[in-house]
Amino acid sequence: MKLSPRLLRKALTSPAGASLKTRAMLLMLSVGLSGVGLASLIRSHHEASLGTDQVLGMALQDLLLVLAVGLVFMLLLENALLRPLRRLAEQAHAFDPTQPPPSWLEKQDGGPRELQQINQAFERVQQSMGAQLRREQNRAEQLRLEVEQRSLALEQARLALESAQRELASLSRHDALTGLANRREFDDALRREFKRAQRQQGLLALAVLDLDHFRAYNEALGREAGDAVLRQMAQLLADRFKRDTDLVARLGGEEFGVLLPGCDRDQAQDLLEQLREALAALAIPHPKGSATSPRLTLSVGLAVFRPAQTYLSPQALLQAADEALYVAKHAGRDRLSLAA
Ligand SMILES: Nc1nc2c(ncn2[C@@H]2O[C@H](COP(=O)(O)OP(=O)(O)OP(=O)(O)O)[C@@H](O)[C@H]2O)c(=O)[nH]1
Repeated sequence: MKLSPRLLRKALTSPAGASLKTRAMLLMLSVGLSGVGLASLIRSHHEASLGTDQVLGMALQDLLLVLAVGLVFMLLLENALLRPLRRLAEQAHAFDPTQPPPSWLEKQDGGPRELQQINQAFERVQQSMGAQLRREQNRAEQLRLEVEQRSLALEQARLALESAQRELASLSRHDALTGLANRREFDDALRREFKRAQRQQGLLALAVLDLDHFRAYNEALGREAGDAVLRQMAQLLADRFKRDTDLVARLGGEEFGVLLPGCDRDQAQDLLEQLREALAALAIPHPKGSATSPRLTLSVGLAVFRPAQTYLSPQALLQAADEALYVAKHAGRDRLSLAA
């Protein structure tokens, strides 16, 4: 019976994964075998007269008895402890604090005190973890809403910024009073179109328009009336020069510029004369206008870049139109003058 100490050691130090049942069986087996061995030894010492066969027979009886007792013990152990423990282990494995306590936990009232204690511990853990989890869930929901609100505010700020940038870009290229392109936009377009006309040996008409005696108009009727006239003039221009490539700008004060790519001298002259007529048709009274024309009038200087008459630079073309305007003013105003 040298096996029993080894079995006993194995039962006590069996691998961590071994079940309680295995451990109990190994323990019982080793204790039983040790008992049987010890009983046989004592018997053979005390009853030296007994033969080996008798000792072995008695040992076999002891062994059968130990096995029978062990079996009954195992059955009792299985029912009273191992099965509930197994169930407990399974449920502990599947334990979820967010869910209501499993029904078997509630049914442990009549069970052993230890299981009831485990049951109560489970309930406490479940309650405290459940409460904590709910707090965390609420907090997470609050954070989610906060993030949503901030994202919304951010998006609104982004849209406002974009709109402000658009407005700024527009303001930087448009005249605030009339909504027409401003001097900067006009200069850029002039450079661009001049190069194109040069490259393609094309046409580019440039006109500078100036309201006559506008200072006097302002002085007589006030600056607001002057502003209204400037807006009227801008509208007339915008209505008349509508092609995609046309550009109408307010160059400053009561001076406007018109850029007509692809337009020859006669076409440009016709269009500008029509414009002067349209202004005349509005018959805007000018209390201090010329004696012959008591209405608001317009002088125009026109220069046209064309293969037969090229200019060296955009500035040269603009200067030619300016000079033509000067000539128109000095010739008595209310007229169009062509650059030489
Ligand atoms: N109402 C108004 N007046 C402006 C604005 N900008 C410039 N002016 C006025 O336009 C007038 C331009 O006067 P001048 O340059 O002497 O020209 P003018 O009186 O029209 O004389 P001619 O061009 O020679 O016919 C000035 O009195 C400026 O104050 C504006 O935005 N609104």
